[in-house]
This record gives sequence, structure tokens and C-alpha cells, in this order.
Amino acid sequence: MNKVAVIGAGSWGTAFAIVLADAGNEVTLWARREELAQAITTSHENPDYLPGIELPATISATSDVAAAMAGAEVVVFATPSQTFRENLGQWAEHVPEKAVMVSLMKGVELGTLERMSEVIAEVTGAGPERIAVISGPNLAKEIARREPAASVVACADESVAKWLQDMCHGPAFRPYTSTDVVGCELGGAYKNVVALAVGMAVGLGFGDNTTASVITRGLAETARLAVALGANPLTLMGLAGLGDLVATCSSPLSRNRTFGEKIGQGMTTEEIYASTRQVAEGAKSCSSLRALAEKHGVDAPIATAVDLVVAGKITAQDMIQAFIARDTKAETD
Ligand SMILES: NC(=O)c1ccc[n+]([C@@H]2O[C@H](COP(=O)([O-])OP(=O)(O)OC[C@H]3O[C@@H](n4cnc5c(N)ncnc54)[C@H](O)[C@@H]3O)[C@@H](O)[C@H]2O)c1
Ligand SMILES: O=P(O)(O)OC[C@H](O)CO
Repeated sequence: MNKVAVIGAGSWGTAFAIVLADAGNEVTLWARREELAQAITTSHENPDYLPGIELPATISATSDVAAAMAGAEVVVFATPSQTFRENLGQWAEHVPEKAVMVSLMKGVELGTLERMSEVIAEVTGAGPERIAVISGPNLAKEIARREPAASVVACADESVAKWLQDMCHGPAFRPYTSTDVVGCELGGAYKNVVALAVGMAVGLGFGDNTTASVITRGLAETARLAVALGANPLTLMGLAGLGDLVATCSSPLSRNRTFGEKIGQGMTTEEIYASTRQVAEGAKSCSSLRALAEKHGVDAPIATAVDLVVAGKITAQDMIQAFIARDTKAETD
């Protein structure tokens, strides 16, 4: 039995805590609010993020980050990407010296254009053998209901990826290993932006031809940038790329697709933010991924257009028309 701290008791932190507990680990979940931590520990339910789902008794919760991390061999982070650097700055002193840190987050930081594994490395000074990411088609509600799913555990040190794989392999969760941290992280962040575009198309009333076209060109765009940053193109054809893209773009459970759908139906970004407390990472990462692509000379029409729509500079209808009107070219260019 390994001791694991999961930092962030939102949808995914809680669902992944279930995966870890089902796989036989002792899990402590950190919640920002004391009343939520108490509810989780005493009633074995997260009423705010996963109501109606019974949590294993081996999950306890606390709002004290030092207590959550004390003695942990693995510290898993599941909070929003854009505030993570600031959060980690306060948490870093409590991370046990040898603990492996795992990012579940799917965003790229605005301004620095860094992936979350890069933020962890910068803030904590940890080497690549202590930093991993887990990413794949893993909608939190389905995972929490123990519906079968697969995912990718990526770490530059393959033996650490294998150790984490064993730790989270459970009755309904099948992890694969990878050493391609860049590819997994970019697949996870980019699919949120593509899901926004797909949601917009759905909100405008378009059907499966439109969504399949956006998904496929979204995968091409993701792979172009990921490969420019050193990723293995096959990673983007796998669970952390195509798999997550399909799940997120197809599912009404996706916050990113839903966010896009609401824009397509005519709501403004501000109205959508006011209507939900859950994070839709793509609404910020469209900007950082667009900038990252520009920095590396990579053509990124979907990230660019989604960024313009989210910023209110063009409409969702303008975006779709612009996709169709772009200069024609060979599919594989
Ligand atoms: N929900 C999913 O299905 C899913 C699956 C895979 C990956 N992810 C990724 O995991 C990350 C977390 O997503 P989530 O679904 O758990 O989000 P969520 O909105 O359900 O929960 C976010 C959690 O972070 C906390 N939080 C919010 N702002 C904070 C701040 N400023 N400082 C500290 N804590 C803060 C909230 O209290 C909450 O516990 C995101 O990067 C997301 O893309 C989500
Ligand atoms: O609800 P979303 O859009 O944040 O997507 C959730 C997961 O990332 C799906 O794998």
C-alpha cells in the first residue's frame, strides 16, 4: 500500500482518488474548504463535485496541505492550471523530499507558455525522474462511476512510470506507460481547445460532418505543435491524443465542449464564467497554445480562431466560415 496525497478535491482530483483507493493505496485528499474536507471524511461523498458517488473508506480529506502531504510517496496535483504556479509556491515546502509529483492538469500557463510539468520543475527544483503526468480519455464522472477506461502515465524515467502504473492500475482503470511527457501534456491541453471549437459548431446547430472535420484537423494541429516541441507523433495517435480528443469532443459531460456550445448558442464568455464554478481549461489555454504555436512557427488556425471567439473579437459563425475559406492545401501539409 502506497501513501498518496491528492491535492485538489474537485471533479478529477476526487475521481482519481477513487482510482488510487480502488487500486489499494492510502489516499489523503486536500480540499480548499474545511467543510468540504469534513464532508468527504465523514460522509464518504464529495457533495459539491461528485454528488451521489460513495467514496472508498480509505480516502480521507483535510484542508491542511502539510498534513495531506506528510509521509506521501506520491503527490498528485488536480487544480486549475492558471493558478497552479502560485499555489505550488505555497505548497512546495511541504512536498516530501523524495516524493514523485504527478500532474493531472490539462492546461498551458499564460505568459510563460509552460506546461504544468515545467512549472513543477521550476518551482520545486525536482528532476525529471520525480515529475510525471497522467492524461487520457478520463471524464471524471465516468471514472468515478467505475466505467472502464484507459490512460497514459508519462515520466522521463520509465521505471518511475511503471511504478506509478502499478499504483493506479485498478478494476476499471488501465494505465499505459510512456516517456513522452511533452506529447501527453500537449495532447491533454490542445484537446480542450478543439472541444471548444466542436462545442461552438454544435451550438450553431451543425452536425457530425462538421464536428468530425474539426476533430480531425484539430488532431493534425495538435500533432504539428507537439512534434515541433519534441513529442513522438505516435503519442498524439494514442490515448492522450486521439483518445482524449474523441472523449472530450463527443461528450456532453465535457466542460470545454459545453463552454463552446454555450458560445455557439450566443452566450458571452463572461456570462458563461458567471454560470459555472468548474474549470474549462481551454478557455485560457487557447491563448497560450496560440502563442506557443506562433513562437515555434507552427500554423494553428483552430487555437487562433478559438482564442478570438473567446475574447469576443469574432463570432463562432465567423470562425467556421474562416475555416472553410482558408487557403486550400494538401491534407498532410
Ligand atoms: N474533470 C475531468 O473530467 C478531468 C479529467 C482529466 C483532467 N482534468 C484536469 O484536471 C484539472 C482539475 O480539473 P477538475 O475537473 O478537477 O476541476 P474542478 O473545477 O472540478 O475542480 C478544481 C479544484 O481546484 C480547486 N481550485 C480552484 N481554484 C483554485 C485556486 N485558485 N487555488 C487552489 N485550488 C483551486 C477547487 O476548489 C477544486 O477543488 C484541470 O486541469 C482539468 O483539465 C479534469
Ligand atoms: O470536462 P473537460 O472538458 O475538462 O474534460 C475532461 C477530461 O479532460 C476528459 O479526459
